[in-house]
Amino acid sequence: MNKFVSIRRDLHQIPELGFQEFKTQQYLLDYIATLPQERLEVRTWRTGIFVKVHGVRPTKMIAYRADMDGLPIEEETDVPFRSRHEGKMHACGHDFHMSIALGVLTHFAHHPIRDDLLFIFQPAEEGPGGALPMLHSDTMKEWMPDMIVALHIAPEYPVGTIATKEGLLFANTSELFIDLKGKGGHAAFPHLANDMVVAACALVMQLQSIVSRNVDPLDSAVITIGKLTSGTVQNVIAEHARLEGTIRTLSVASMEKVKERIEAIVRGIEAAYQCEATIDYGSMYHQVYNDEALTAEFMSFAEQLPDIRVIRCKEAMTGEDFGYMLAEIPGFMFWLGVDSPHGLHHAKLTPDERAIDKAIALLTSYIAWKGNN
Ligand SMILES: CC(=O)N[C@@H](CCC[C@H](N)C(=O)O)C(=O)O
Repeated sequence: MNKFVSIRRDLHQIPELGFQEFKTQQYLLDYIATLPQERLEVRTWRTGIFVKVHGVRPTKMIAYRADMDGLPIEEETDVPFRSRHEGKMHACGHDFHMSIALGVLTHFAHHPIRDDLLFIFQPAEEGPGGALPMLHSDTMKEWMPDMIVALHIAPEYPVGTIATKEGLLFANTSELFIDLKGKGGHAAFPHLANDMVVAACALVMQLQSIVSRNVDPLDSAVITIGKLTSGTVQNVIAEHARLEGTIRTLSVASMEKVKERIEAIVRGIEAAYQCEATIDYGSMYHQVYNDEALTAEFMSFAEQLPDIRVIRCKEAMTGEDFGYMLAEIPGFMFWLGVDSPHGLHHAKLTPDERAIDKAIALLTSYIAWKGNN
């Protein structure tokens, strides 16, 4: 079996949540230690890793970023290398992202080029966000790249296809946590309590009106409540409810407007259901905005490769803290086709591993060209 497919399978079995990627970090460090070390300089940052590959006569530094964390999802595939960590899964392809990064790093550890390269293995992309603090780390102050690239697997595209666009690619995001506190009681005496199951259900429904009634139909926004918890047992009125969700918008102005409307609706729920509410926005991610010139140049480069098909896609409401890096460093992100019947964040995601070699070959040839020109 191809070495980087085998690495992907190893990593797939040990998914860890944000800033807990201890085994993943050790696995990557152990592999990096097997490479020729003459030109490598390795530093750790929390559970992340920086690897600088010193160029022969550097004129600039090109960075490549791979995220490392898994999701709190119980895997439902029947692959022999499925997750060994109960309730956790690489359901967003970060196992692919890391093995591809190792493939490209391996090439350049053996084949030096003119420019410096920086490989960034970044923790906590799914939350609470590793890109921003890593960007502000002492190492990145010292090793500030001149350009940066990352990819994300795309289950909806066939293997051999990549998709991207100049400018806005991914949305602004904000997590959303709302706690409701009322008065619990006996199920038989609702008039003596303030039922937070009923309040939470009303709130979920009212939140839907923000996108349909308050956001310009020609703009785009998403409010998804992915988790709703409340109550203890079937015959007790719940005193507490918690909504956990995410907000996505294509502009910073829309994000502010959506948050204003959420706050107004929550105040209304407090009054109507006689409860107290708190709102916490958790982590927020900057939109992913691709540098126009570098993206167009990369697309033209990839179009000339015989086994790569390039699609100019639309922007997506996904979020990525790589957006913070792109806000300070010119570069781009692109989708890598992996042809899975089940999508990102699905317990049955099964990306086609043939995409790993395609991505390594594409990135290696692009970085070699860019790093010698
Ligand atoms: C590519 C992808 O799926 N990214 C995640 C990023 C999550 C950000 C944060 N935890 C949130 O939910 O807002 C996504 O869900 O888009």
